[in-house]
Amino acid sequence: TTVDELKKLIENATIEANTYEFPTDARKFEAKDDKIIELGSYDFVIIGGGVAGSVIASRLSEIRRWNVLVLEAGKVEESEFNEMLGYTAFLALSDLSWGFSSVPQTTACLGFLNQTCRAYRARGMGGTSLMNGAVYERGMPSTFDEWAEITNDPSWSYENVLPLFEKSEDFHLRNPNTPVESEYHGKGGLLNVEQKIPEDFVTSLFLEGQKELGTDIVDYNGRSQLGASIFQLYTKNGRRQDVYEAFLKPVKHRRNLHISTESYVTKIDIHRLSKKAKGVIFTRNGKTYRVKSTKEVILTAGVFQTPQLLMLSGIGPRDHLQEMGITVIRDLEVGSKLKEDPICQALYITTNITKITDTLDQRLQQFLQGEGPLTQAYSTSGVAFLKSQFEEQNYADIEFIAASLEKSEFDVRYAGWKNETYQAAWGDNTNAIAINIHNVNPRSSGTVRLKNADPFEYPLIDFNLMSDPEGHDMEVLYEGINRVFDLLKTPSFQNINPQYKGSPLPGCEDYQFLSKDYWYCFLRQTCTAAFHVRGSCPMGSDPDEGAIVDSRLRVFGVRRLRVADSSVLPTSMSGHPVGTIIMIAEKAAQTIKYDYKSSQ
Ligand SMILES: Cc1cc2nc3c(=O)[nH]c(=O)nc-3n(C[C@H](O)[C@H](O)[C@H](O)COP(=O)(O)OP(=O)(O)OC[C@H]3O[C@@H](n4cnc5c(N)ncnc54)[C@H](O)[C@@H]3O)c2cc1C
Repeated sequence: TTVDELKKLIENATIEANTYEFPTDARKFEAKDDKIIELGSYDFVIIGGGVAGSVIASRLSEIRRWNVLVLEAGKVEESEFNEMLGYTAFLALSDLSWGFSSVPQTTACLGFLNQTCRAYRARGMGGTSLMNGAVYERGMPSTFDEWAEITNDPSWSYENVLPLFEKSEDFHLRNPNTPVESEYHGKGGLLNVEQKIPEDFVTSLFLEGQKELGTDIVDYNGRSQLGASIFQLYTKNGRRQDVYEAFLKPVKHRRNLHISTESYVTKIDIHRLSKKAKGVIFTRNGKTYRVKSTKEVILTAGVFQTPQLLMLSGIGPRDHLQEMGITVIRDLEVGSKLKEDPICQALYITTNITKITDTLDQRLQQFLQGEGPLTQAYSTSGVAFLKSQFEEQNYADIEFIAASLEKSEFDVRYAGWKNETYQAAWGDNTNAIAINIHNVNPRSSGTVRLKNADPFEYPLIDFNLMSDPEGHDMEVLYEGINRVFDLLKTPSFQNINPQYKGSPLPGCEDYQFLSKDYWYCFLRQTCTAAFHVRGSCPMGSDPDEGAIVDSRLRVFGVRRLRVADSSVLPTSMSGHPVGTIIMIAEKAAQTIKYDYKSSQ
């Protein structure tokens, strides 16, 4: 590829992003008549070819006598534009995007249009890894020990899941300054993991400042996540390598694997009396099909559409299903414990750094060498996982992400800001360092519910961020703000004369500027969803306590149906979920092989 060809791709994507209208439903998948075409049967039918679905399909199709069908609503996406992480945000405003948003919120996202938080998810083989930041992170080892306790199943302990993390990974140390605990990393797996090079000024500054505050510089995927680091990314030579490309594309020609794209599943067919999943109904190109599963249906449609499909198929909270006119097959608290992290990305710090102005041609040349700013998303690669004073165990609950930013119209569109809030947050600045504050272990939770029984309507997503009655999540975020100001006082940061020059935000004028009450108001206006949503169908040992799947990822009370995506995370994992979702998918495949006595 040449620089000019890449420039053309950028030009087209910019036009699309600036004119893109978010869909509000999935009606484009609707069939033109009521006829159902019978398609025969497969051993396994996987719903959704996203992060988890791609991994599971890859592993199950290793068994040659098993036929595996993947049904994915999107397409196979192979544009080189998608590989430039520097343009990640543009992908959310393209046809890759489902375009979800939350229902109007009262406790967060107040500075965003209609008081809603964006809830981006991608469609296409590879799922949301097609449009995400490609950060590879596993959380704290003790998280998995807690999962082993919650599920009463020691196979989830860190000691037991570490080999599965390692199995997927092919780790490459590109930045020799970063500490790496190699005994925690895999070599030769399907997912390339590396760091962006070269290290940029803001990242180095951030790490120096953290050191001056006494923070350890660590391998956050090693013994302990706590400390400051450079992001590990699942890119390959600086290019996005989505999970389909890593796990499924190399084996897509297997004769026992069938990938059906543009196939939108509307229902899981479950026998009412035996409560056995028999197959699924889906639409494709205006027609409706039924396909049977002789072994299992595996649901990996993501954190919003997995619970939506369960509820449409009669598995969900009894009252809600009855209200929607859906026959109840199994009363379970599907969608009742949705977890999302609040992130505040509006603390813009002015400095005396002269902006480095590489031309687009130079940046593209660097990209073609596998280096430079276009090989990372959101201009960020410095990160710190920290413990607030409110964290009683040994988990990180604050994550800082350092970014070098410019004020832009595009940001307003991408995040859905109210223009006046965005302008006030920037004050008179146009360039800044932002230290994003991310509460990675929140107590608040929300819900996913159906709007009605129509499968072509979008689900209702209510994040309910920062709403816990004790106010814990707000206190953690407020501590985050204070700790940013501590960072600005370090000698390294003092060298660049950092100053906060934001103006009072609309809606917060009644509070004394920069007082605790003001910052509380600021947080409610500017915190939004971090896109690390999980837990809408949590794993556990007791359905009466809200668990939807058991430790083998089988839906309670329904046979031959598993859920194995971001929906099943039973707790926060203090960070970025893809690494863990891949591990869960590896474990699901391993469990299924074991259950059908076909391990290899
Ligand atoms: C902008 C953004 C940045 C992010 N950055 C990071 C990051 O840097 N690191 C990280 O770890 N995480 C990140 N995440 C989160 C991460 O990408 C998701 O948590 C992860 O992709 C979820 O995986 P999944 O398998 O559960 O679902 P998905 O990957 O979303 O896959 C679900 C698939 O199911 C398909 N599907 C849905 N409904 C149907 C249906 N009815 N019929 C057929 N197919 C269907 C979808 O089209 C999709 O392909 C980010 C997310 C976003 C939005």
